[in-house]
Amino acid sequence: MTRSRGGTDGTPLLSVRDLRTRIRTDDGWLHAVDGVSFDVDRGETVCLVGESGSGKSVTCESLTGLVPQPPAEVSSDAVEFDGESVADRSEAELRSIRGRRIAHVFQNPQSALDPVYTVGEQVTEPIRIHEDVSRSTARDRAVDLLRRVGIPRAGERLDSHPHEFSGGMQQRIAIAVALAGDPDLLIADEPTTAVDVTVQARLLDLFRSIAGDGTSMLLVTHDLRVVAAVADRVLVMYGGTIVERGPVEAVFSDPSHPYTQALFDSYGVSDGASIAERTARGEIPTDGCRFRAECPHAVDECAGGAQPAFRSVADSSDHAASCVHYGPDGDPSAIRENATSPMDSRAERGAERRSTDPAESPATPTPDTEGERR
Ligand SMILES: Nc1ncnc2c1ncn2[C@@H]1O[C@H](COP(=O)(O)OP(=O)(O)OP(=O)(O)O)[C@@H](O)[C@H]1O
Ligand code: NI
Repeated sequence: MTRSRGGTDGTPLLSVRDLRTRIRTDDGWLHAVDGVSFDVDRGETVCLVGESGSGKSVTCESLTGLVPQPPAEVSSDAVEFDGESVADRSEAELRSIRGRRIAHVFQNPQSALDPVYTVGEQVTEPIRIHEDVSRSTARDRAVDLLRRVGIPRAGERLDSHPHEFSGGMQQRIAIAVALAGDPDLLIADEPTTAVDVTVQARLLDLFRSIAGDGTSMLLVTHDLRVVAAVADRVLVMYGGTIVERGPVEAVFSDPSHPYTQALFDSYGVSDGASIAERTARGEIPTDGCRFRAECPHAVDECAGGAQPAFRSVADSSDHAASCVHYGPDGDPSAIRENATSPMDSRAERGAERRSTDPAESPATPTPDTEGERR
């Protein structure tokens, strides 16, 4: 296969066009992912946000053949990774790509770690597959990596089994395993959900450092602090479709799709850290704008056909919403006046003020892990 794309010319590392995943259920086909398109550029961190059931996990799992087919059926116009199509690869080829070039981290570390093998064996294996190094070199690398993800006394603990670690430690070990093969793209699906607040803060710090190293990331999270801290761009999902996309500063300061506004509003009123509690009210339409049944601004044009075309909002060309009100005949002024930043609603609740630089802004203590980093 010819390679037309170099490493630094600004072309996307991952390019997804019209991804559709439907799942056969007792009640018929469920359109879990219904025409999703996005890019992840080299070195970029893209966060996928949206309420429970919106299709975030199925999107991630569909990219590298992790959704079981059947009951699912995955189709797309294109899924390209590093300039080559991965949409039509065999299961064996996908497994090889998954191990080496695209690594996944899931919410539940138990699913990633094998209880039978020691932590050292599990971190060392991808290193040895990836780089043809001796056992002792691979062990040294494993210790470095475990230190970097914040496992204290990593050298002494290589021969421990996963169950000897806390849940938060297991999640960090799972991230170390994912990073061990030096992937180009890390796909992390709610990696901070199953751990306590202190560990979340440490993981946040870790993800920032991974992003700083130039690893591309596609991150699913309910925690908007994580998004503010690590994202370059944000994709907002509802009902199997992306409804808004843009640079994190633009989407957070000027949420433009009525769903994004509703989602961000729900962030300020719960425990402040999660949008997981928001769920769709009632049946979600399967054509036109999926959000119209709940939308305070719905009009007749929102129904029928494909989802509304993406339109630039304000003057930023890469901040766009799939909403008829931003079209040539629309008038978004009534929508825009409702917009409040999720970071503003935190500020109102007495949390830390939002900084203009998202990398500086999270209301999260930064743990002192500097000494453990390499
Ligand atoms: N194996 C499956 N069989 C049937 N339905 C499924 C299956 N996997 C996912 N779904 C459905 O597909 C839809 C999208 O699910 P998905 O897990 O992608 O949501 P999500 O956005 O990741 O939600 P959460 O935030 O809760 O993780 C949901 O309605 C879900 O119930
Ligand atoms: Ni999910």
